[in-house]
Parts: sequence; structure tokens; C-alpha cells
Amino acid sequence: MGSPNFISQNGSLRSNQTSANSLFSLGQKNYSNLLLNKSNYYYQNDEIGDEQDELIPLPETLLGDLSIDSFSGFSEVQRINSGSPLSFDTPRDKRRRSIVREPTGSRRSKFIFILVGLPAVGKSTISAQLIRFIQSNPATHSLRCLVYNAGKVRRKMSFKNLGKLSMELANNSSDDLFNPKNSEKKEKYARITLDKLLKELDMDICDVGIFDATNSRVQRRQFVFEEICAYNENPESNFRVTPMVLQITCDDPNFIRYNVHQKSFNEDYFDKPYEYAVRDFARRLKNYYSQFTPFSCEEFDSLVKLINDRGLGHGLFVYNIVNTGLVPSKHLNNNHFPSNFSREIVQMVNLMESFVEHYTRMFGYTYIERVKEFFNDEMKNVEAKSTPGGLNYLSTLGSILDEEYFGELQELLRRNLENINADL
Ligand SMILES: Nc1ncnc2c1ncn2[C@@H]1O[C@H](COP(=O)(O)OP(=O)(O)OP(=O)(O)O)[C@@H](O)[C@H]1O
Ligand SMILES: O=P(O)(O)OC[C@H]1O[C@](O)(CO)[C@@H](O)[C@@H]1O
Repeated sequence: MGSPNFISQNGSLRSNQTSANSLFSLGQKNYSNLLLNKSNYYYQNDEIGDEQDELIPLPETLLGDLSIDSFSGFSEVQRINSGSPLSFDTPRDKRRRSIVREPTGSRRSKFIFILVGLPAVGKSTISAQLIRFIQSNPATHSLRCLVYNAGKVRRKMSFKNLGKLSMELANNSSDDLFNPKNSEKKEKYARITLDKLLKELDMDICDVGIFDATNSRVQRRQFVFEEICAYNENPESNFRVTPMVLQITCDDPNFIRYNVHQKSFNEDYFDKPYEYAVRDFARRLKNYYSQFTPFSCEEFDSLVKLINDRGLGHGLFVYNIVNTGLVPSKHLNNNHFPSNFSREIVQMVNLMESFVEHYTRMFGYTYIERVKEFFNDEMKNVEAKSTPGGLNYLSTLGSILDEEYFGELQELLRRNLENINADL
């Protein structure tokens, strides 16, 4: 087999992006932690991968500085909810706390994180890291955080039981859940997931619910915000939910190749051959690129208007992590504070600003190292013509996710955005 075409003559990794190329010049260290036996890998890792269990110490300097007083923009903080179930300063208690209903305006705060991002950009991984960050911080350590993953709901509800759970092969476009023609099926799983999240939040099972789905279309996000507004409007609701959008972007081809490689071992593909899995995921990505609309400032403004028009008085906060935090995205973050914002909201905003600002230092570099190691090790295997298990990952990745493929993705995205703009 020839060299994968993203490896140039001098051995550095080529990419049609420039921003992160330097990251991928082949380094000195070479040790692969990748298990090559697919079934072992499946049983030892869940969808989130191994990130969840790996305890990278968070830098001390980043912790403990999230008090209200350190939040310079807001000296006149209105403290409501003194006995909040969020318990920002009481020991963690996983038991259900008693619910005391209060007038709508002074209901206790809870948070929903709405993730936005194409498949395999790191949403589930970053959710797990965010939870660790929240729970490592003295001000927020007692918050009970849960991830509600639409992919897991889909798998539970749609897989054929063949001894183990197994994804059906999509033989034509009508079988393919990710084909835009079949979007209604996917919407159903998302609705069930969001419904569970809102119910459990209201039952005080968690304080922070992370809605882990691509939420890649404006219509979907409108639906999610409608549901949150309806929850906040409902006099029967026990809490007031503050929505926070966390948009994850990854457009570096080598990050994408690595992430797709990792995805090829997840629950969707554990019983499928490697090449099949990569091809299938590549097709899934094309389907998503043809419908994806990033969360924009205009969307933020229209949601704030919706909140204000309905007299809801809850906030909206938007954060971005681009290419594992390597691309500064501060200017993309956006805050809309409600007229009566609680101490909990200020602390969460403070914490999120810290999380996105220091993301690369806390988590991103470890990931970058891992990506480099993967390519280094695989390059060595290609050169030594010794590929463990007979699999040559690089040539498979390089031939399917080649430069032409990335060009097509960009074109699909461009055309979709053009159509959307034309419709406006
Ligand atoms: N920031 C990151 N830190 C560490 N690993 C990452 C990161 N981003 C992506 N990865 C790697 O990429 C793989 C895919 O990431 P992940 O499953 O989190 O993506 P996702 O956006 O949730 O995907 P999907 O939408 O398909 O569920 C992970 O298994 C992990 O190995
Ligand atoms: O319905 P959405 O927003 O596309 O998100 C859910 C889907 O995203 C994915 O995570 C994409 O890989 C699937 O596992 C899941 O079915």
C-alpha cells in the first residue's frame, strides 16, 4: 500500500488548513496507547472514549477564583436564592433534595448546556471535561451534572439486538438515519432526550443538564429554546433554567481524521470492519455538513428578542471552543444577563469563561500530544511495513478522508449557508 496522501515527502503531515499545521510536524515521542483489537476496544471504552477516566490535574491557579467578587463586570450583583438547591457552597449531596416551589421570578436556578457541533468534533469528550472542571471548582463542586446524549438514546431505541446491540447497515439512502431525507427519525430521538433532561432537572435529579447532540440546524435549536422557554413560563415548573450554548468547532483535517479513527471503534461500529466504519462515518459527516448552520450572533440576538418579547427574563450565554481552543474565540462568546441574575448565574458564567479561555492548557495539549503520537506511531508502522493486526490505519484514513474529501465538505457547507442566506 502506498503512503497515505496526507503525509508529505519530508514526513510532516499535510493539511489544507494552515492554523494548526505546525502541531503536526512529527515529534520525537513515540508510544501508542491505541488498542488494535476492535472488540477489546469496544468493551473497554464507551462513547466518550478514555478521556473521562484520565485525571489530568487542573492547574491550581485556575481554581478557586470564581467568586462573585472576581467577576469584575458586575459589582451590583443581586443575590437571590440564598438557599438554592444548587448548593454552590455545601458538600455534594446526590440525594434528591426537597422542592419548595417559589414564585416564578425567584425560582431557583438550574442550567442547560446546549451543545452545538458537527459529529466527532469532541462534544462528548468536552462535556466530560466540563463536568470535571465544574466539580473541581470549590464554588461549584456540589453541582450534580448529567449528560443527555441523543446518540445513546438513538442506539438504545433503534439498534437491532443481535446478541449485542448492533447498528443496522444502511443499504440505501432511505435506511440511512443521517440522510437529511430521514431527519424526522433523528428529531424524535432528540426530543425524547431533551424531554428526559427537562423532566430530571425539574425532579431535582441534577442541577446542570448537558444536551449532547449536534443541534446542527437552526430549526432544532429553535425547538430546544422553545422547550426551555415553555418550561420557564410554566407556573408548575420547580426551577428557572438558564440556557448556555457551548459550540465546539473542529476544522483541522488531521484532528478530524484522528477523531473519525476513534469513532470507528465506538458502539455504532464495534462489529464492523475498520474501513467500513471510516467510510460510513465519512458519509455521515457529509450529510451533516450539507445541513449544518453554526450558531451565529444573529441567532443569539433573535433568541434574546424571543426571551424579552415573552417577558421571560432569563439569560442566555454562548461559548465557543475552536480547534481544541487553539483558535481564540473570545469575540464569539456572548452574554445576555437577565434583569435579576442570581449568584449562581454569575458563578457559572465566570466558570465558563475560565473553562473556554484555559481549555487548551487544561485539556487541549494532552489531546494534541495524543494526535501527534497516533500519527507518529502509524507512520512508523507504515515505514516498517509492520501494521499490528494487519491494519494500516493511515492509508485507510488517508484514502477516504483525503484532500478532495475535505474540499467536498467545505463545498457542502458553503452551499448550505448560501441557500439559507438566500431564503432569508
Ligand atoms: N478536545 C478533545 N480532547 C480529547 N479528545 C478529543 C477531543 N476532541 C475529540 N477527541 C477525540 O475524538 C473522538 C470523538 O470525540 P467525541 O466523541 O467527543 O465527539 P462528538 O462531537 O461527541 O461526536 P458525535 O457527535 O459523533 O457523538 C473522541 O473519542 C476523542 O478521542
Ligand atoms: O440529532 P443530532 O442533533 O444530529 O445529534 C445526535 C446525533 O449526533 C451523533 O452524535 C452524530 O455522530 C449521533 O450519534 C447522534 O445520533
